[in-house]
Amino acid sequence: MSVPEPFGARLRRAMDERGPLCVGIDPHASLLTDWGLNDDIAGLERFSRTVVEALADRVAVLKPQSAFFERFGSRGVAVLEKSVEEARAAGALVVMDAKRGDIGSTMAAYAEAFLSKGAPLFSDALTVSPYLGYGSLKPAVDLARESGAGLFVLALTSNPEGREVQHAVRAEETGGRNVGATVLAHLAAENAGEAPLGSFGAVVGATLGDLSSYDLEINGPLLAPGIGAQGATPADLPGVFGAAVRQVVPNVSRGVLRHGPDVAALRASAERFAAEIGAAVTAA
Ligand SMILES: O=c1ccn([C@@H]2O[C@H](COP(=O)(O)O)[C@@H](O)[C@H]2O)c(=O)[nH]1
Repeated sequence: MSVPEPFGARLRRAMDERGPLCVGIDPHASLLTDWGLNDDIAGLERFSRTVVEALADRVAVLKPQSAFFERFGSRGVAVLEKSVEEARAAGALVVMDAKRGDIGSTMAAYAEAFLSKGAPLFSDALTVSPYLGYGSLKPAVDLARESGAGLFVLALTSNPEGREVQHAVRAEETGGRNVGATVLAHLAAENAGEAPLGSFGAVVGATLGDLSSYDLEINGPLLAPGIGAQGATPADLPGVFGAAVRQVVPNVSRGVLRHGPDVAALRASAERFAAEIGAAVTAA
């Protein structure tokens, strides 16, 4: 059996060829309305198909937000499956934003659902939560390695509420390293020795300001949500990520999606963000 090419290598190539932008597929009810669609399964399907048609052949990564599909039950999940399949077929890498996390034995089942080759929702990478302990993610790490997939682990999230958990310092931790920094250290260990890029990334918000007190050099990708609707801009990236900016996969969801349903307008918006990101990274 041939060994699948690891996610990190596939992502590096996609970023080099297409630029690092990741666009979200987030079918908010309000966006469906703005697009002149009903907040129902037909609206969901049309929305998702339009985003895939507009962008899957040109951006490196599409990131469906599972919650917006799950709210329609099994029919919504069927739309999600189709979107993932079509986006991958058109050449985009798909990061499933489902933020799964549980005890190890249950985590194994989540991993099978999203990271097992041939699973209906198989995705190139999955967002996961380490807040049941980083070690609880081991089944997902193992399966991702086996199937050439990746993970993005929540380290320092873009929302202000994240601080109370992610900035906490364990009593037994020497040197005052906080929880977010500990997650980053686990990921650096996971990616050690991998080239050109490890497959185990961190989620680090673009909204967080100067992160120079963190070691962001994890030899893996840094998925950076928060640009657009949450207030961060592409120009903020070098100040937030410093030397690690070339490993950043900046995510924009509503900032692009609000330009739909016109395919050309969606593409133009993504191109503007991509150009601004490219300029910011080049100047860094
Ligand atoms: O820290 C995090 C982790 C994930 N997200 C997700 O990213 C998108 C952001 O959407 P915008 O419309 O660009 O604000 C969304 O799916 C979040 O669930 C995040 O924002 N922050």
